[in-house]
Amino acid sequence: MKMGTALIYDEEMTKYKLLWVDPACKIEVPERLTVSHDALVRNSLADRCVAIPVREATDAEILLAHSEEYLEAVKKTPYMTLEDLKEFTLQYGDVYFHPNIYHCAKLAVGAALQLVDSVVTGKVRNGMALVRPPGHHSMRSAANGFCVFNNVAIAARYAKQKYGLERVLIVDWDVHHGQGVQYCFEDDPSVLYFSWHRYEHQKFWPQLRESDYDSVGKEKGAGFNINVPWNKVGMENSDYLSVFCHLLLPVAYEFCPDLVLVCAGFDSAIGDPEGEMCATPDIFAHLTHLLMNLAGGKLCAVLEGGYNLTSLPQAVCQTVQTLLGDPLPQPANLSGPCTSALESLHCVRSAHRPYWSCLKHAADLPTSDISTKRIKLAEEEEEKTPKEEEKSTEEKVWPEPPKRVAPPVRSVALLPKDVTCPEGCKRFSSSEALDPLTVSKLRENFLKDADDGDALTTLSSLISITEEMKKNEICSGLALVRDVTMAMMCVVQHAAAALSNRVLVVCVGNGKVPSHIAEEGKALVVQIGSESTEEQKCKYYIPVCLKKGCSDMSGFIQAVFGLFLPLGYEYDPSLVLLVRMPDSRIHDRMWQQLTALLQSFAQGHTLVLMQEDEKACVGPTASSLLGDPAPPLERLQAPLPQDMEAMERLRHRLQADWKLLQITAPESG
Ligand SMILES: CC(O)(O)NCCCCNCCCN
Ligand SMILES: [Zn+2]
Repeated sequence: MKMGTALIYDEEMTKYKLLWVDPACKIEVPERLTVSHDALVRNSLADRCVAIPVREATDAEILLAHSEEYLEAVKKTPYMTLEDLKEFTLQYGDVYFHPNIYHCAKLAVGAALQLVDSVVTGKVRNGMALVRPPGHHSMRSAANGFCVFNNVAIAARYAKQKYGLERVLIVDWDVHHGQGVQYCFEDDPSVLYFSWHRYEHQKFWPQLRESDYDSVGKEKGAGFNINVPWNKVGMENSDYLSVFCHLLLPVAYEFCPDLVLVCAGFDSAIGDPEGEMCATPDIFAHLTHLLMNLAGGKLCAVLEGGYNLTSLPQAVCQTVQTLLGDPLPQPANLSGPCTSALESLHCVRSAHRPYWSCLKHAADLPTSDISTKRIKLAEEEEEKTPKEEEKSTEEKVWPEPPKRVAPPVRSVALLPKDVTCPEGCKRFSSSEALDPLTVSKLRENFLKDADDGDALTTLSSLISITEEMKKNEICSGLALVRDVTMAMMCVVQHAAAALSNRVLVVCVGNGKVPSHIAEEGKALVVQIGSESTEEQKCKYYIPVCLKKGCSDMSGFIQAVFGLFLPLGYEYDPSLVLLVRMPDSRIHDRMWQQLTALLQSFAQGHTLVLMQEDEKACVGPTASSLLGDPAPPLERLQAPLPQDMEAMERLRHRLQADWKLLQITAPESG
C-alpha cells in the first residue's frame, strides 16, 4: 500500500542568526528555512506530506559523532555574553554561535533522527527534514562551515546502532565537501560516503587536500569514500547526471544499501553565491528519483546548504514532489558534460577501479603527472570555448521549474478478461471507437488476417492509450498482447506519425526488432539480449549483448546506467515503450528496477508491452508503474569482462553521437 512522505520542520530552528559582522557567515540566514517551508505550503506539497514533529537529540546521540569536550563546550554557549560568543567562535572556521544555536542544533539532529525512525520503521516511505544549522562540515570536536553537530553522520550511526542496518549510503549533493562526514566514516566499509564539491584544484573553501578524488577511504574503508571535485564553476545538469549514471549509481547498486541518507544541500543549484554552478532546480527531481529505488525506497533527505532564496525553495519543492511520487519534469537542456567534469569523472573512476567491480574496466589513469597536465591541457582547451561567458557578477536567471501535474489516472491495464486488474490500476476498455481511417490503416499494415477482431481491438486500444498519454489524461500503462513485436510496431508507427512523439523503445530479450522503425530517428531502439545481432546498427538502433542474457543482473544494471539512462536523457522522448520479449529470462526485481528507472523520461509516460502468457508479471509491473519503489536487488557480483568490454566498445563508438555516454575527456591535443 502507498506509504507517505515525511516532512520534518519546526520554526524554532529559524530562531538564531548572526549577531555581528562576518562576511563569511552572512549568507546563512533564518529565511533559508522560512522560504523553503513557505514554498512547500504554497505549492500544496506540505499538506500532502506526513508532518513528523522534531525533538531534541540526547547527549548520547550527539556523542555518536562528537567528543564530550566539544559537547560540554557547546552546552555553555546559551549563557554566554555577546563578547564570549564571539570569542568562542574564533576557535572555529566559517561558523558563528548564538545563544539559541545549541537548542537549534539539537533540534536539527533530532529532526534527522525522527526522519530515520519514520522511514526505517515503515511509518512512511521516505522524507525530508528542513533543518538549520546544517551538519556535514562539523567534526568530532569542532564546529565548521555553519555546522555545529553533524546531523547526517549521527543519523547514519544511529540507524546502524538502533536498527542493526548493515550498509548505509550517504549522498552529499551539497556544493561543499562534507569533510566532517568523510572523517567520520573513512575507515568504515558499512557507510559509503559520496560527495561532489566545488574544488578548483584546492583553491576553493575549505581547501583541503583530502577533498580530492584520490581520498578513497582508509584501511577497511578503502573504496567507501568517493570524492568528485568540480575544478571549474558553471557545472550544468549534464555534468550532474553523468556523474550519477557513470559513477554513483553503478557503485550504489553494487553496494546495495539498507538506507539512503542525502546531505541535501542546494548550493549546487544555479544562482547560489557559494557554488556558482548552473544546474537548474528541476535536476534535483531527477537526482532524487534516481536514488529512490535503492534500499527499497528508504530515503531520508536532510537539508544542508543553499543560499539563493529563489533556487533553494524551488529545488526543495522539486525534491519533495519527487519523494511524493509525482511525474518528473522534462530534463532541461542536456548538452553533454564539460571537459573538466569528464576529467574529474575519469579520475574518480580510475581511483576507485580497485574497489568496485562495476569500474574494473575503467581505463587506467596514467600514474605519472600526465594526469594533472592532461587536466590543465583540457582546461586550457576549454578556456578557448568558455561554457558561456562567465556572468559571475550579474544575477543568474533561469526559468521557473515546469508544473508537474499528476494525470487523473496514474496507470491503466489492457488485459484479457480473465486476468484481474491490479489494485490501483484502471482496466482499459477502448470505449470510443477509433476513426475508420486509423482502423483501415491498422488492418492493412499490421493484421495478418484482416478479420482478426481481437488483434484489431488490442491495437486500437494501444493507440488510444498513447493518445490519452499525449493529453496527459493517463500517466502510464501496461498491456498483455498476443504479439509484442506487432504491438510495438503499431505503437511506434502511430506515435511517430500521428503524435509526432519521439519514442524510446527498450526491448528486453532476444527477438527480431525491425530496425527500420529506428531509421529516421523518430524512435530510438535499444535492445538487450543474449544474441549479438550483427544487425546493421544505425545511430538509433542500439543492441546490447550479455553473454548470459538478461538473467545477468550485474551486466544488466551496467547497461541500464552506462547506456540506457544516458541515452534516454539525451534523446528526451515523449513516450517510453518497454517491451518484454518472449522468454527474456529477466528477473522480476530487475524488471521492476528498469520499469521504475525508465519513468525518469517522458514525464512518466511509460507503456509496457508483455506477452499475454506473462500474467505473473502484471502485478510487479503495475506496482512499479504506480510509483512503488522497486524491491532491492541482492549484492551484485562482478559483471562479465567480455560484456563490459563490449559495452565499452559500444559506448566508445556511440559517444560521438551521444554526448552523455562520454566518461573521459576527448583526447586533448
Ligand atoms: C552547509 C554548507 O556546506 O553549505 N556550508 C558552507 C560553508 C561555506 C563557508 N565559506 C563561506 C565563504 C563565503 N563565501
Ligand atoms: Zn554547502
